Amino acid sequence: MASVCKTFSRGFSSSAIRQTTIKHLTVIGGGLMGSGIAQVAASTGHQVSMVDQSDDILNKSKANIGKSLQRVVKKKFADDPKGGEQFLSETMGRIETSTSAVACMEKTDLVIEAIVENLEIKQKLFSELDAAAPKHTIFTSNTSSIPIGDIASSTKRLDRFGGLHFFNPVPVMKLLEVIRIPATSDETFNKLLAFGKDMQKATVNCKDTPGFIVNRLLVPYMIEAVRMLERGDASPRDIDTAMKLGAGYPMGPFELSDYVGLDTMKFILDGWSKNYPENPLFRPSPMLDKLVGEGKLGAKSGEGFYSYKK
Ligand SMILES: CCCCCCCCCCCCC[C@H](O)CC(=O)SCCNC(=O)CCNC(=O)[C@H](O)C(C)(C)COP(=O)(O)OP(=O)(O)OC[C@H]1O[C@@H](n2cnc3c(N)ncnc32)[C@H](O)[C@@H]1OP(=O)(O)O
Ligand SMILES: NC(=O)c1ccc[n+]([C@@H]2O[C@H](COP(=O)([O-])OP(=O)(O)OC[C@H]3O[C@@H](n4cnc5c(N)ncnc54)[C@H](O)[C@@H]3O)[C@@H](O)[C@H]2O)c1
Repeated sequence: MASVCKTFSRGFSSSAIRQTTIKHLTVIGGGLMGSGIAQVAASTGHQVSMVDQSDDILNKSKANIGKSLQRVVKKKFADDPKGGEQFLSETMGRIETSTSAVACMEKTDLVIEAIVENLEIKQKLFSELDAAAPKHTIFTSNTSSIPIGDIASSTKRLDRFGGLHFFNPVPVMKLLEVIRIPATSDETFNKLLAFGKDMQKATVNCKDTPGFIVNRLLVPYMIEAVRMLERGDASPRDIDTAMKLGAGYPMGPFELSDYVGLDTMKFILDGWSKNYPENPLFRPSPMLDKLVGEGKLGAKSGEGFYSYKK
């Protein structure tokens, strides 16, 4: 049974808001990214409320976190099994789950949203949270491709809104992109940079520009890969091998697409196709649409460009 977040009242005078550091965060969406963000936050000493739509999903999220932590323990506590056990139990003990984001708001210093890549759904969520969250609570989105300003527009706390774009898998990828909208206050921005360091990430920052830094460069590359496939220029395997051995990438574009999730890839491409109709690069991909339409979402569904069935 997911614990409904226990709330406690905590009056804040305006000066107190400036002193709050980020101790308790609520991660909304316990999927690929949200579970990874929750894991890293808990393992770096933060209290975490992880929210999703059902107890069943949350139980799977926690199981995935447990599996990932086992890999971390195997590496970091190879010579100290007791220390590894303590790290594992303390980290898991810092994560509570809930199916109600609103119920977690009272004790939340920072919200990180990692739900489905859909503007309207993100806006609806943040609008509901805005009414419930304390004045000091900072809102952020982990969106890959949607302008932070568009998401923030459904709230009245633009000065306390930003983007925290983590990379998959969150426990391994060192980068965190910290994005500010024009209204983001210096105080908020500095708190997000400090939080990124607390999360043991290397932070870069940029304006609220499409794709921020990495995805602005990654999206065209990945799209060109699927166009090559659609033209029959080469196979997914050869394209992946070429980019790993020829460009030194750890994964080729199709392995990476399956790893990211083809549903998310489609959300991103459909969004940019709608926002930038004049750019032929972003026209929809029949091959991607077909795979997603058949429920082949990549590693998370057992099949995408490749099959992952044991
Ligand atoms: C083509 C379709 C059309 C396109 C249309 C739209 C385009 C949109 C494109 C944009 C998508 C954006 C998505 C998002 O916004 C941005 C991103 O996140 S992009 C993804 C960034 N990440 C990567 O590029 C990952 C690249 N891959 C790797 O780094 C590695 O392959 C790997 C995932 C780390 C796995 O490493 P391997 O060596 O292959 O395998 P191992 O299993 O041995 O792992 C190595 C090492 O890491 C530890 N580890 C791996 N996974 C985890 C985990 N989940 N938790 C904890 N630890 C993990 C593992 O223990 C190993 O440790 P070691 O023992 O080696 O020290
Ligand atoms: N997959 C990646 O590699 C990656 C990397 C960086 C950023 N992102 C971004 O992170 C976000 C999440 O992506 P993901 O890959 O983790 O997706 P995912 O499908 O794995 O997880 C999304 C989760 O959100 C939950 N959810 C959806 N609507 C909800 C709601 N209203 N309230 C609570 N929970 C809700 C779903 O049940 C699901 O568990 C997206 O915005 C995506 O663009 C993804």
